[in-house]
Amino acid sequence: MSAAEGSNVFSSWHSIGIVVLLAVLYWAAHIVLSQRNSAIPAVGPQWLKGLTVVTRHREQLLWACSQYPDRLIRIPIFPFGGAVVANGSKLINEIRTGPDDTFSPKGAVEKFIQSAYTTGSIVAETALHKPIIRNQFTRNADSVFLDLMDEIVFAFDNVLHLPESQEWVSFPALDTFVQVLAGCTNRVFVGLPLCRNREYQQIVTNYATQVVKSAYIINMFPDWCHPVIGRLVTRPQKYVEKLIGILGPTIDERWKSYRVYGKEWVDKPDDFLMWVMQDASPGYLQSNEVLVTYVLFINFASIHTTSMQFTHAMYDLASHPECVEPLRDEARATLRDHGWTKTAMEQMRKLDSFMRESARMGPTNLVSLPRKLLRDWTFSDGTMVKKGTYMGASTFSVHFDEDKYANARIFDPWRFCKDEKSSDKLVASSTEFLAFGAGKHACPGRFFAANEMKALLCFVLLNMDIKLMDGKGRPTDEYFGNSIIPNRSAHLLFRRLECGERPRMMAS
Ligand code: HEM
Repeated sequence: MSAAEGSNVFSSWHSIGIVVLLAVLYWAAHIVLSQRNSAIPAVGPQWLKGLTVVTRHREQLLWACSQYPDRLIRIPIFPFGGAVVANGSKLINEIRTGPDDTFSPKGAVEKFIQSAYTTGSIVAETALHKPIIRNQFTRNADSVFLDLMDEIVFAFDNVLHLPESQEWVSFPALDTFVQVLAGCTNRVFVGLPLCRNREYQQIVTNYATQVVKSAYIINMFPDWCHPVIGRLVTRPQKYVEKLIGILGPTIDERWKSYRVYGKEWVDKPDDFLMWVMQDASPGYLQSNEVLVTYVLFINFASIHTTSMQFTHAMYDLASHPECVEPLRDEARATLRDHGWTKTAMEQMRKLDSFMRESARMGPTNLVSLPRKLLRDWTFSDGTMVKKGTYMGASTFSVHFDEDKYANARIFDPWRFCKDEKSSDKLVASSTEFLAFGAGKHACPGRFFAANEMKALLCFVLLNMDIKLMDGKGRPTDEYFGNSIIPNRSAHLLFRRLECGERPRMMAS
């Protein structure tokens, strides 16, 4: 290395060092200031100890909640800074039922993903996707499920290629399931053949990862830096343009047919893209730019959440091999009566209980019900929280509450199928189960996601054996700010079953 190159490297490391130092100082000041003069107990009297909550995660959050039962607690959880977390059903319920003009989910999401710079604000402002997920996904649930099932078979065959010889093959679990889910989920978002286009799949999955990573970098800096940092670290337009290149011809074709046949269009596609095209008002909202932005956004909301939750379940299944045969027996019996249908997925109580228990022990977020307070608010215990504060509910302290769940720290796969309570179903959200949030903003995609994950798990159970790598226990979860990520580098072993049971109505 020449002297000039050496000094360049040195000066760029020097600049990075200064930027990191400034970011750390900013965080320290921010946390200290947000803790001062507050009646809300703060975890960790000094900012440094407080910051360790970000890295020591679950146990510290649980410790904090055990120290302050039924209180609001201030926790410096990234990226919300000194976030106020409600501990106990009563306070969580106040957030759950609080008015939107005060407890704003939109405000929290804007901060979390820095939407102004990462995704753009058009989706947040027009929000066409929410009624579509609530209405069209529900109305078309049976046909959506058949498409999904068809794609699950194709995606697993295509991604895993398990040998006929029944040897064990090892796969990086999370990456593999992201790939499988990118195909299956997009069958419902954009249909065939695009959902199988590898370049398309890569764009939508990379976009989601990029949004999260860029938002983290932006959030490390004070708000006044965001316009500069935001433009430096994000390139949403790059993804939009690439996707227009792939999706544009399909959209143009669809417009042509739609304009010719209108409601009489017999084989009109039934997928998310078509539903947005129909619901968008004429003009800019019907442009290719906005339509592909919606496709990117729906992928962002669904692919990583579902693959993380599904990977948690697969790690649990591999670590509890005693659950395999009871789940297989239930699946065989139910599918014999109902075929590979949505109804069958809803009938399997053991499978539902297993998935809910897995989501209870391994949710995807430390703090659920994320909200930004748009005005000062006094809670029923008299505590006043200031406008601008980010709030939420501590998922683990609810999920590990011994009053609600006996032996809460033990994985009990059949915990939720011991009696017939409908409130114990995987999709039932409440102040006792926060994996999908709760209240009117509880995840609208959870019905779809639950059926998708159950169908995937059934397909695995009836066509493959799985196990952990030899000598390894359940891979440990990773914590990244508010996210609980199933171990990203762990592998699972798969082996083809000699007499696998392929879904009968499959076209491919
Ligand atoms: C296992 C997979 C999933 C998990 C764990 C999950 C989790 C969540 C959580 C915790 C929330 C916040 C709820 C709240 O603020 O109270 C949420 C909101 C949301 N989710 Fe999901 N989600 C999943 C799958 C999906 C899918 C597949 C879609 C789309 C098809 C989707 C679309 C949305 C949307 C649009 C919102 C915002 C709702 C609102 O603000 O009213 N999610 N999700």
